[in-house]
Amino acid sequence: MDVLVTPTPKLSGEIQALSSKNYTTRYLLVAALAEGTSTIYYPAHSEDSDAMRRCIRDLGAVVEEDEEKIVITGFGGAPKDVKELNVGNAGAVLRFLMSIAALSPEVTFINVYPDSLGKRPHDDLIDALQQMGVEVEHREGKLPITIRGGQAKGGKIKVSGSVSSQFLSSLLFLTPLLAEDSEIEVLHDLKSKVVVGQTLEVLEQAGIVIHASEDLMHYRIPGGQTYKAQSYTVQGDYPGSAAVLAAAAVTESDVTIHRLEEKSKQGERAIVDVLRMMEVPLTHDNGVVNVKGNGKLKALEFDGDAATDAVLAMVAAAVFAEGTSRFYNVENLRYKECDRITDYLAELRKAGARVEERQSEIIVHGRPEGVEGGVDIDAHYDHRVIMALTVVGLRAKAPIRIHDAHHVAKSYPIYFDHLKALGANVEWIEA
Ligand SMILES: O=C(O)C1=C[C@@H](OP(=O)(O)O)[C@@H](O)[C@H](O)C1
Ligand SMILES: C=C(OP(=O)(O)O)C(=O)O
Repeated sequence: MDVLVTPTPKLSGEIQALSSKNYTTRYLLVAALAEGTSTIYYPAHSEDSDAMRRCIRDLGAVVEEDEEKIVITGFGGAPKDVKELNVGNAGAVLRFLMSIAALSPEVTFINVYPDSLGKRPHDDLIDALQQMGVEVEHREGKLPITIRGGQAKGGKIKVSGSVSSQFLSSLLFLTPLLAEDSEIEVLHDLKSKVVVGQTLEVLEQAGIVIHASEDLMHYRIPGGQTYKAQSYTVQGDYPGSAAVLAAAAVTESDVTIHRLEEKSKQGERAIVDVLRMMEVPLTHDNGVVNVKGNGKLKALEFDGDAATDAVLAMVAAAVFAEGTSRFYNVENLRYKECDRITDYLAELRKAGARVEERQSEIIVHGRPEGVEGGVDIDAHYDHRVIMALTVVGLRAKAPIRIHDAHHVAKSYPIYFDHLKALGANVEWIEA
């Protein structure tokens, strides 16, 4: 399905933020690794969270759900013996479960998105698992991947953090279950470091003890631990909400989003500070963000690594800012659902944006007068490209058509419903 985005000068109304994808995948996993029954209130409903739900069920967790919650009886440290797992297009789900698969004799992760997840590298995690005595069969670090575990051992483990934080998070979920104590040393730079804070927070809630150095580069993990069954409540999602806030920032607007905690560990809450620095009128109190956009924005420079999943939305806002913006330290955007630098900028350019790329930077020469639009956009299988290009389309001079916009469901299936509720002119059309 495609979406036609027709220029919309004004947005107004209130929405509830959807539930956090990153917390939902983590809570589902720690509930599955516990031996008793856990309850997760307000879980996210999206393709990625569905992928985790499906896989933990395949691995032996009992999952029951109603409108408001999911109740999970876990399999503890002993997953059911399965041959294959299908993680859809979800990078975090694949990487977290690659370690958990080391508790099973043999599991193959199949390749159902060859042009998206199928192109992403997992070598650094494969290397760490091999250090632990796990046999891994792979195609140059990519899917399909077969893990032969059963004899995974703790001890000293080194993992590179220069491509993704998900490899480290993955090892942090597995090592407490091993008989031996473990020590993890992160090599090189740790990208998306703030997301590791979410992993540590969830592990602590699940009763797991991890001794982390202040810089998050060294860990001591006692072995022989068990995950406790608990009740969890999922907070609102900043990465998805960042796109809606960017849409409000580039239009004349009065838009309110509820359920966005000021003190959240989600780095993407920086969208609020970034829009403030761009001089967008907004308030953020008691978990409620209100943007009263006047269409005027100022350029800024920003270290995007702290807010990796909100950078595309920030760039979309910068397309209409006065001056030149620079988003630096964002090289790992190249290893996501698509190359979020080269592929994303190619689509922005089609719509009329003036953008330049460096290996680890996005430079945006703002066009406050608006962009031409009137073009067809390729989604590159990427929900965040779809959301960000929609923001640009709302302030273009002619409609844009986003092809395969249904991939927005990876994280935010009701994105277009939410935008419509705020008055945006967005329509699904048959491809
Ligand atoms: O751990 C997680 O849940 C995630 C980590 C981040 O990936 P990287 O560490 O690869 O940047 C982020 O982009 C992704 O959406 C979710
Ligand atoms: C990169 C993302 O997810 P993942 O790495 O889990 O596929 C994302 O949600 O933007």
